[in-house]
Amino acid sequence: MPKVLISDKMDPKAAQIFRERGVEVDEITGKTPDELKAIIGEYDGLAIRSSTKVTKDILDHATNLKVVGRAGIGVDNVDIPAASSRGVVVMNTPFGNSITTAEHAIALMFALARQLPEADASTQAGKWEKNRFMGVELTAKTLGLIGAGNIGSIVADRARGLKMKVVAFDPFLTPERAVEMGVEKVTLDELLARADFITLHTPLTDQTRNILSAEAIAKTKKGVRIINCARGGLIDEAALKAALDSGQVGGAALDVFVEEPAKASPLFGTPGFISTPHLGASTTEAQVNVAIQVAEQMADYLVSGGVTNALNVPSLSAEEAPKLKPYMALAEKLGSLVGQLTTGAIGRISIHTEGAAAELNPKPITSAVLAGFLRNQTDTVNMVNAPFLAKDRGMEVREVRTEREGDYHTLLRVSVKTADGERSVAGTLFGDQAPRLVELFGIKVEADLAGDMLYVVNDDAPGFIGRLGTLLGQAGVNIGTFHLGRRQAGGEAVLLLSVDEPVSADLLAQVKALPGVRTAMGLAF
Ligand SMILES: NC(=O)c1ccc[n+]([C@@H]2O[C@H](COP(=O)([O-])OP(=O)(O)OC[C@H]3O[C@@H](n4cnc5c(N)ncnc54)[C@H](O)[C@@H]3O)[C@@H](O)[C@H]2O)c1
Ligand SMILES: O=C(O)CC[C@@H](O)C(=O)O
Repeated sequence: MPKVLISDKMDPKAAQIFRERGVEVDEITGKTPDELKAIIGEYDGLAIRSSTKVTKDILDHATNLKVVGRAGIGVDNVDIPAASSRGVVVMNTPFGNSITTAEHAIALMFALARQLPEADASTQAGKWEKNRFMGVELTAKTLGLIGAGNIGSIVADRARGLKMKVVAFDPFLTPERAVEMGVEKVTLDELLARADFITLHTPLTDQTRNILSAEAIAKTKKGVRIINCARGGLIDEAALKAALDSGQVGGAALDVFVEEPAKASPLFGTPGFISTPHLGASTTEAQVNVAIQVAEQMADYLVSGGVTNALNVPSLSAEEAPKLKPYMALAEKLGSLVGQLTTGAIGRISIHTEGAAAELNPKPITSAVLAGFLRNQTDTVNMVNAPFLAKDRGMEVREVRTEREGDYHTLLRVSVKTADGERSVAGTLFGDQAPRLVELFGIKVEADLAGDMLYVVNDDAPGFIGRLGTLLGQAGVNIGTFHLGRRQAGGEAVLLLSVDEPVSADLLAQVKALPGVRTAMGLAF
């Protein structure tokens, strides 16, 4: 039974779903990195929010880990390249807390417009400073949206409901989508010049870090109010402090900080500054949503191989998974066969699906071929890291689909381009389930690729099979299955034998010494 650790505070629905889906679950929160390292080796899955930092060091100790699930959107607390290279799937829940976070941005916009936190503190201090707290209306004001994705578009919708004009800067926003959202797509400079309120909804990337820098803030309307419910680091905090002090910025509300937890900041206590401790996603509804989603996604993956919302591997629905499973087994075997039979650098690998296979999602099939192929070179490869490893090794990966059926109702062909030219193997599924090799380097040969095998290429001549059988028998090697193919009578022939134990180097040398043998090698599947 797969075992999952929930290492951050999460709605109890997550643990309940894991148990219902046949996944054992421990909830252990608040561990230090060293404490987590000591226990992580026991788990197949790790469910987190933002507190647990899934570093390379943690992943190096996570010897059984198959999946990290983030109950939320941002995955900046997960070292995704390190997870990919260890073959760990990283998934998030991209929509579960979007409405809640958008509402938090709107709440902070109202709080800034009417100075609610200061007014509250002053009133409760018995001051009744009615004249101190003059606010501004939102109606007819311009809201500048930086980032118009899931959360940004909900904020835009709510702001339009408040009768605000919304201008958006997002290089990836299409004109059609801008029209659909009812926003005006503008450049960053135009937004800075026109907005009365600015709200940020982008991820933190090299392009967005300090997108509100001192220089950008200097281009804003005097008295602009700024909200950040996305990620710390999008605003230069020192520049913001200076702009609040000078009055260039009339108010700022931050839910997120460069350093979190933000226990001290020059911004704290600055008039017009409001802060919340990364509460954007903190509503009962959002936490239930993300807990349910993350548990369902992780359980799907651990129990049936379904992949949803993964950031480092193609999606595969739980319905698709059983259909693809036999193809992935076939793909891995064909990849492994080609990997074992080819030597030297591979410039290109092509994965060709034909007939029924061409109707399937090709990505998981490709990953399985690459995993099988590369297993010969490294034993840390799996479906997740195989495409990355192939890229690292400079392999070009091609996918070709032919919907029309050929000799077989469904066929998968793997071809590699080596210094000696293009070589390919092909396989099918018998009864839509059982993987079967049907062609090896242009020779028709039917074989089940399983266990230890002996591969022999020889001159097709009478008596050869008898001599080989005698040799194996004398060496005490039992033959399980025997598959034979030839290019033409008297030409090159191929033998694939399944044997009950690996063929020793000594026996292999004797096979190679038999008259007519061109090559021989032991294979393992
Ligand atoms: N405060 C919280 O608790 C909380 C909760 C949820 C999400 N978030 C954060 O909110 C942010 C937005 O989340 P989302 O779900 O809307 O993400 P999203 O991916 O749907 O949208 C992000 C948008 O940013 C745009 N973008 C990317 N680079 C840009 C650039 N250089 N300039 C302008 N726009 C750019 C993208 O095109 C996209 O439209 C993320 O950083 C997420 O981690 C915070
Ligand atoms: O889990 C949280 O409380 C914050 C989540 C938020 O930052 C996110 O990116 O989804």
